[in-house]
Amino acid sequence: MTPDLLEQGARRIEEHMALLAAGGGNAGSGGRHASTGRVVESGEVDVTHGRILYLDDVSVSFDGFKAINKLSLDIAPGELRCIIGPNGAGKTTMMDIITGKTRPDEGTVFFGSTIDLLRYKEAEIAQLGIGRKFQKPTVFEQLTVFENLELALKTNKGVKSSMFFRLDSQQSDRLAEILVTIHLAGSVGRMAGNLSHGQKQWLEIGMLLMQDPKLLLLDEPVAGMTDEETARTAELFLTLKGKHSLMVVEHDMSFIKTISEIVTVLCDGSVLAQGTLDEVQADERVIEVYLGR
Ligand SMILES: Nc1ncnc2c1ncn2[C@@H]1O[C@H](COP(=O)(O)OP(=O)(O)OP(=O)(O)O)[C@@H](O)[C@H]1O
Repeated sequence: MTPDLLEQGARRIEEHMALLAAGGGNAGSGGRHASTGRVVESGEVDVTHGRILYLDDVSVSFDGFKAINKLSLDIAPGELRCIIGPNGAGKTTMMDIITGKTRPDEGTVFFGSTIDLLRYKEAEIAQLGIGRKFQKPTVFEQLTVFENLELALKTNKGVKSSMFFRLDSQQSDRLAEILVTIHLAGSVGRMAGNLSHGQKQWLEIGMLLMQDPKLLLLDEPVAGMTDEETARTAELFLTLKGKHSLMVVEHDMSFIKTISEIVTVLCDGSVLAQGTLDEVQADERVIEVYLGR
C-alpha cells in the first residue's frame, strides 16, 4: 500500500471514529454528522446530589412549534428509566438535546451536578460519558465482531496511533467480558454484516460499552427483534443497570414491563405522568393520549 493510500485509509477510520463517538456510526446505514471540537477527557461525574442527569424547564421550538415544552426530568445514577409516549411526543428531540445534537431555546441540562451539557458539542458530550444508540444498528458490516469492538476503543486516538493501536491486557479482558454480556462470545470472528438484526443491535451496545459510558441513551432498542432476542435484550439491560445509568425509549410494552422501575410518559414535549408501569397504565390521561381505551 502506498503512503497516500495508508493516509487515506487512516483518514477514513478517523471519520468513522468521530461519527461513532457522537453515537452516529455510518457503516452502511443511518449517517448522522458529528460535530468536531475540543477533546474532553472523561472524568468523574459528580453524583453526590443523587442525580446523573438533570433537565429543568427545557423548551425548544421548530418553526414556532414547541417540540419540547418546559420539560423537567432527572435520573439517578445506575437507574434504568423507561420513556414512553405517543409519536411526536418529543422523545427523540429530548435525546437530541441531551447529546448536544439540538440546542434548546431555554432551560438547564446537567450531567451530574457540575457539568452543564449546554456548554459542550456533540462529540465532546460522547467523550464525557454519554453514549447514544439510535434505532437502526450502525455497526461496521465489513468488519468482524471483534474488530468492531476493538475499533470502539480507538475513538480518542489520532490517525497514526489509531492505525497501530493494540489492546492492552486490561482492554482485552474488558472486550472478552463485554462479548459475554452482549451474547456474542461465540461469534467473535463473524463479519458483523452476517449477524441477525438483534445481534447487530447487541454489538452496537457492546461498542458503546467499550467506551464505558456512564449514561446510555437507547432509542427503540428492540424494534424489529424476534421475541427471543427481545427477551435476551431485557436480560442484557438488567445486567447493565446499576453499573451504568440507562434511558430507554420504547413502544414495546411487554419489554417495558420486564425491565422497568420508573416509567416517564412524555406528551406534547413535557412529562404527562411518571411512576411504575402499573401506575402510569392506570392513569386516565395516559390512557387517553397513548394507550387507548
Ligand atoms: N428538526 C426538526 N424540525 C422540525 N420539526 C421537528 C424537528 N425535530 C422534531 N420535530 C417535530 O417535533 C415533534 C417531536 O418529534 P420527536 O421525533 O422528538 O417525537 P418522538 O416522541 O420521538 O416521536 P416517535 O415516537 O414518532 O419517534 C414532532 O412533531 C416532530 O415533527
